[in-house]
This record gives sequence, C-alpha cells and structure tokens, in this order.
Amino acid sequence: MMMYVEKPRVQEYFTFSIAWLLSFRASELERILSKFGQDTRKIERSVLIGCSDRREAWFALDLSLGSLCSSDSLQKSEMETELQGSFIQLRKALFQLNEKDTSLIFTAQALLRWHECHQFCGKSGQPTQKNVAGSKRICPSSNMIYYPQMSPVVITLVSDRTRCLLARQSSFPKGMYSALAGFCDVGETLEEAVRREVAEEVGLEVDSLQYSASQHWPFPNSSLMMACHATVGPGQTEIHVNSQELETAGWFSLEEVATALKRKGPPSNEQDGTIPFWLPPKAAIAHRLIWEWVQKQSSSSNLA
Ligand SMILES: NC(=O)C1=CN([C@@H]2O[C@H](COP(=O)(O)OP(=O)(O)OC[C@H]3O[C@@H](n4cnc5c(N)ncnc54)[C@H](OP(=O)(O)O)[C@@H]3O)[C@@H](O)[C@H]2O)C=CC1
Ligand SMILES: [Mg+2]
Repeated sequence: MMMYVEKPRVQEYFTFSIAWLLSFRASELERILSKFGQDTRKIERSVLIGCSDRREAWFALDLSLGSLCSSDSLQKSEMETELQGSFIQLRKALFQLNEKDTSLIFTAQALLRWHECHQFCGKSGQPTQKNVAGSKRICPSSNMIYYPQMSPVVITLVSDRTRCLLARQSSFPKGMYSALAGFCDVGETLEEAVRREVAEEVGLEVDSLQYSASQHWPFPNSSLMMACHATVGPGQTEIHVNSQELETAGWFSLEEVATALKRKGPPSNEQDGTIPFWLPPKAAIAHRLIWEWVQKQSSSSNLA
C-alpha cells in the first residue's frame, strides 16, 4: 500500500516502510508507476483518508504487489530499493506504528478493500464508479449509491472483580490472548450483543457492563469496535469454552496481566520451549481495555 498527500497544487506520496511512512510528490509517483510498467491513471484509484495540520489532503493508493506488479520477488525487491522502504504485513506493522499513522493506515486499508470488493452494482449488475474522494460508488445505470460499510463489533473484558478473562482463537499468533469479541446481530443493542457473545463464547452471564471506548478496525473488513468492561457475580465464574469459536479461555490475575502488558510484541520462548502469554499491541482496543483494568485493579489494591 502506498499513501500520498495532496496539496492544492503539489502532491506528495507515502509508502509503508518498516517503521514510518515515506512521502512522495505526485510527479514522483507517476515516475515510479511508469518505471514499473504501470498505467499512471491508477492514481485515480486513490482514496481520501484525512488531512494534515497544514490542511493538505491525504490520499492512499494500493501499491501492494498483487494490484500493481507481478508477484515475482525481483519486482518486490526492486520496488523496495526504489522506494527506500520495505513492504510489511499490516498486522505486524501495528507493533511499530504510532497512533496517528495507525489511524490513517486503518482508514486506507478499509476504504481500499471496500472499493476492491464493490466494483459492481447489486441491482443492475453493471460496473460502479468511484467518486474522486472514494467516499462512495455510484452505478450510472441504476443510480444506486453505495457507501463504505462497517460492521458493529463488541469487545468485552470480563472480570470477576479480582481476575480478568482472556481468550485465544486458534488463528491468533502463538501465545497471544485477548478480550472476547463478536459481531453484533441485526436488531441487537450493544448491551444485548455483549451479553450474548459472552454467554456464547464462555458460558458466563454478565451482571454489569460499562462502556469504555470505540475503534475503527480494518481486519478482515471494516468494523466499528465498541469496547466494554463487564463483571460476573461471585460463584458465576465457571467457564465453558465454545471450542468452535475459541481455542482456550481462562482467568488471569492482576500480577500475570500486568507482567504480560509490559511485553512488547511476541516474546521469545522460555527455556522449556513454552511461550509466555502476551497481549495485543497498543493499536488494538483490546490493549486499552486490559490496560484500564490493570489501572483500576492496581489503584483499588493500593487503597485496600
Ligand atoms: N481491535 C481489537 O482489539 C480486536 C479486534 N477483533 C476483531 O473483532 C472482530 C470480531 O471478532 P470474532 O471473535 O472473530 O467475531 P465472532 O465471535 O462474532 O465470530 C466470527 C463469526 O461471526 C460470524 N459473523 C457474523 N457477522 C459477521 C460479519 N459482519 N462479518 C464477519 N463474520 C460475521 C461469522 O460466522 P460464520 O462463519 O458462521 O458466518 C464469523 O466466523 C474480528 O474482525 C476481529 O478481527 C477481535 C479481538 C480484538
Ligand atoms: Mg468471537
């Protein structure tokens, strides 16, 4: 993926690097596209993702190898040399990006993927056309207008007031645990979705819940993550893991969670070959929920 900044007259472009985003002017991007045998009109596929403090409009363009050049690794390394950066999987980049860049890249990823998957009108079957900003697609044949969609998702950190419940899906990186998450069903409120998801995934009945914060999340498609803290009553802590949804789940103490929170990214194996458990990066709202819980528990244990 590559991003660029558009000023009223001058354009600059960004590309993913290992630790930062690089910027290029429009003329430079045109040169790069030409050099790699690409049609410079591909710039029209870019989407508006934000604007700088100096009121420069920022656009993003997908330069991933699948969309731009053949998958041969020579092209990839040539492009990395040309751009003086490195392609990196977006999820891995989350451990290195700051909050502002993460938000820009999440928007870019979500919008670019949405356009890629909504090329045709569901009513007429005809091709749809992107507007300049990329905020919608229009079908000239049926006049249908399509706007980018987001799915509402609840994410809940359940606590029994002394421990918190963390779980892992088999698709998570080895050793990583997170809070419980799930898509809201049509017709559900946020509160109903939290209660249903917690009951479905670990068989617990939530007795109180408190909203914390929200986050846009672009994996695998655009979601609006709504994060909550929930508690279960004493004597209501027996977990029944739904093995179709989760690999495992368990209660963790304040000390265990506080230690895991200090680990930055996947830790190395212990001497016996096991991996100490670790938590999602700061860019994920799960991290915030867990951090908030640690803060609250620490201050109440200091008061005790
Ligand atoms: N930012 C963060 O901190 C975190 C974000 N997440 C995100 O939360 C999201 C939900 O978590 P997850 O546990 O997977 O959700 P669920 O527990 O709801 O399980 C996923 C299943 O829900 C069904 N489903 C219902 N509606 C949708 C929809 N709109 N899109 C896709 N699947 C749907 C699918 O089932 P079927 O196959 O039967 O159709 C899918 O396999 C994920 O996108 C995940 O990346 C998760 C944890 C942390
Ligand atoms: Mg889930």
